[in-house]
Amino acid sequence: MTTGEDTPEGHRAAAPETGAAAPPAVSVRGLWKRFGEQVAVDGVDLDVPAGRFIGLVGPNGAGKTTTLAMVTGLLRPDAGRVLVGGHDVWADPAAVKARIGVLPEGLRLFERLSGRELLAYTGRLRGLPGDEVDERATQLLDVLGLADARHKLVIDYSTGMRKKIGLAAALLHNPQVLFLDEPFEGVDPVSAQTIRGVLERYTGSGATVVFSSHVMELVESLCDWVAVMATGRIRAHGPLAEVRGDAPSLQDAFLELVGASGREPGQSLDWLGGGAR
Ligand SMILES: Nc1ncnc2c1ncn2[C@@H]1O[C@H](COP(=O)(O)OP(=O)(O)OP(=O)(O)O)[C@@H](O)[C@H]1O
Repeated sequence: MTTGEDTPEGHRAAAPETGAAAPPAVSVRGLWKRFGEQVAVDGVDLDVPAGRFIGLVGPNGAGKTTTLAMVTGLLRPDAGRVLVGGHDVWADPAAVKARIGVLPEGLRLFERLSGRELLAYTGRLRGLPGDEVDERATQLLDVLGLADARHKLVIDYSTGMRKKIGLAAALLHNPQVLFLDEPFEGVDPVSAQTIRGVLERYTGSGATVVFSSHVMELVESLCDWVAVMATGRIRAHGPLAEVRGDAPSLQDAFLELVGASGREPGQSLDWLGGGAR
């Protein structure tokens, strides 16, 4: 329930999904964003339960990135509010930023630092003592398979290595909630398994991971709670099994929810048959 002292008046609590009386990790109300004529996020209300692996899924252009950017304080909403751990993202940004880690889409890193230097810099920005930063950075580089590349400049990192060093930077201060936009994009299966292990350990400690993805199999195997977004709105949310319902897979349930079930190209690509030439 969300009637703690930080909770604004009228901020209704969601029914706890776990049956436990824990406040949501993230609470979103009436979130709205428009770019010119395009309404990207059209009134999102969502309570994200704490200690879960949350998947935010939706087709291209659904509004996932815009929502995550507003929830993490990177983009100012036109309307609505977001609370993280009971703190308002826009009224109390320092309190929120101390509690979250973010791996945004199109992550920009300090390219001319080595991986090790990047973590040292991030740790000091986060106010961690130097020896603590050193210890955590060494462990993260090791676990994420970047130890041998620690002195290489980030500009020379591959896509997957960039994701991993970005993840290490986001985890360094041990946040309560971690937001990841497409964390597995460009990551090889071995690295994906490593990242997965790190994230499972992290949620096992009671922390919350919110990540966006198009890859339903991944969401299905990793997440225990999902929110499905389409055309700027949340179409369904809740424990994975509930959202999947009677559908054979999350992919089927997703196609049904976003109204794309059974969509075929029909006659429109009848010229496309290079193999039959
Ligand atoms: N800076 C911007 N300027 C104009 N339109 C934008 C901007 N950012 C997003 N949009 C539009 O808002 C809508 C939602 O985009 P968003 O990137 O949030 O979707 P998404 O669900 O993350 O998509 P994808 O899965 O393809 O990354 C799209 O129609 C997009 O074109």
